[in-house]
Amino acid sequence: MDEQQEMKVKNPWHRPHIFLATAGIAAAIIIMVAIAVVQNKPLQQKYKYGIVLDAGSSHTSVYIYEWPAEKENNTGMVKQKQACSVKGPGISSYSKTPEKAGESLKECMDNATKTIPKHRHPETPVYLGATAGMRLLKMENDVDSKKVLASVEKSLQTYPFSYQGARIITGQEEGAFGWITVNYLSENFRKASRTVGALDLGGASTQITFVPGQQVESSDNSIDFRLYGNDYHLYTHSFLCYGKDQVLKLYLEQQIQPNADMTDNIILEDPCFHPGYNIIKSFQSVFDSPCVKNLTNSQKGQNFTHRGIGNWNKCNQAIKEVFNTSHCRYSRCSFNDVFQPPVTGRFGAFSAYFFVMDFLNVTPDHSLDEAKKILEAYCTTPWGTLKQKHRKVKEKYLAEYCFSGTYIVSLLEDGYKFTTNDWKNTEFIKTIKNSEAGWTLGYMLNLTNMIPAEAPDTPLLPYGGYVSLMLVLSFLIIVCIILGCIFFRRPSGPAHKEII
Ligand SMILES: O=P(O)(O)OP(=O)(O)OP(=O)(O)OC[C@H]1O[C@@H](n2cnc3c(O)ncnc32)[C@H](O)[C@@H]1O
Ligand SMILES: [Ca+2]
Repeated sequence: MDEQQEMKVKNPWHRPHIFLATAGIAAAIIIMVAIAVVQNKPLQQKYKYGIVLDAGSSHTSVYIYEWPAEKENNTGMVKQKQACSVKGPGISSYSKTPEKAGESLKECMDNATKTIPKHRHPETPVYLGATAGMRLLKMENDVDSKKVLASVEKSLQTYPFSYQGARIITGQEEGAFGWITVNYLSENFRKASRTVGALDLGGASTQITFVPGQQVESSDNSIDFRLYGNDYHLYTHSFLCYGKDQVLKLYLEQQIQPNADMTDNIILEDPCFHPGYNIIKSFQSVFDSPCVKNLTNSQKGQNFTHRGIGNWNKCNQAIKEVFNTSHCRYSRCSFNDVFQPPVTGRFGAFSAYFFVMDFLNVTPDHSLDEAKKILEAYCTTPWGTLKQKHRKVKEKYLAEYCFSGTYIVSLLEDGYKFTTNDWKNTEFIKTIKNSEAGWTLGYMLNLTNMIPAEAPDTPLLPYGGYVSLMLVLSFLIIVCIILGCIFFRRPSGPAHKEII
């Protein structure tokens, strides 16, 4: 036998049946993998939508959420698609012209109509939740608050969505749903990891919510959830009048009281406002709220001069007085006779916590003492210098950052009893994975039952892992076949000779 013939015998690929068998097996495996890929491939994503209106005391925002239609119950799937800020003040400011409350929503709702695909409109739920501004209006004038709610309801019902109601949510709901939002977006439920507490500072109220290390002594502050197979016992409290706008009124009232009955020009020398700040304000404009005592008749038409002196230490001392710590009927309290267990774990602080600390450039790297130093420097800066430096910032915000920043530090330290270590565990946040931190997402997830009480069965392998495993196995099988053919078709010396 010549050399070429011998090569043919030794090389298994020159045996057609081996070649065909191998090619057949390889083709079968490729087809299997292809079928697996096609069968398991997520269908082209179809989205569903939900709309929540956050009717806050200072403004209204319209949030559009979206999630893949096939995966409603997979936690972590709902994302914010769009946020629209309604022009003008919060709906409670329309108490004397309620029809304008509904009208104010038009621009953002028209936007939502354009953003959400038409065929999804009828199944898209719309919820409106009003917070502390409307709570205060209800306390002041129940009829007016009903008129405002009727007005926004009428406006929302004109849209092609599935209207689900407009209501004033409770402080507990506001706190608990803020906590759900933050932990849902951080995927803490799905991963069963430690949860983070939620701190929300609005214009009229402020909320604190966390999983406490001890029993909650007052039923008002306790709320339970079963989410994704785990039980959560939360502590939550909402302090009405302790949002940053209303607490400023409380503070100014305390500052002004010694002079309150004077009929001549009253000058308020304020350590929380900048040197050079000198503005005439009416009593009516500052004290028009159920959070402060009724104005006397003589005060109603009167003005006072609000004069800044920029003294951070005095400001800090004066702010502490808005927290009443003289009485506590429980084993421990935050302030105003409200039970609070010791804070524990990490916290996400959003809304005005973020706006204020972001402006002041206070980052998570700053210690509590460093944050106080930053505030001290800001508070003592002359008003004229600040206005020059921050021409684009709204003057009202600019003037109030010293007060608001000092209040935030005091609320955490003197109010909630945060230690320097708890401060280190606190992050000022606006968004998590591009969705805003706030109560709205948690509210919608709860009302649409989108976080199941029990964890759904999960596939042993995720899709990507399954495909990779199939490919590796196919490759190994092919290699084994080829090696097998080569090995079994190459007999050793003498036997080989015999065959020839
Ligand atoms: O929760 P409630 O109490 O109903 O109030 P809200 O929902 O209207 O309150 P926000 O969180 O929207 O805002 C909190 C406060 O921060 C103010 N604010 C908004 N943007 C700000 C910014 O950029 N700098 C400083 N303050 C800001 C706003 O006027 C409020 O007084
Ligand atoms: Ca709010």
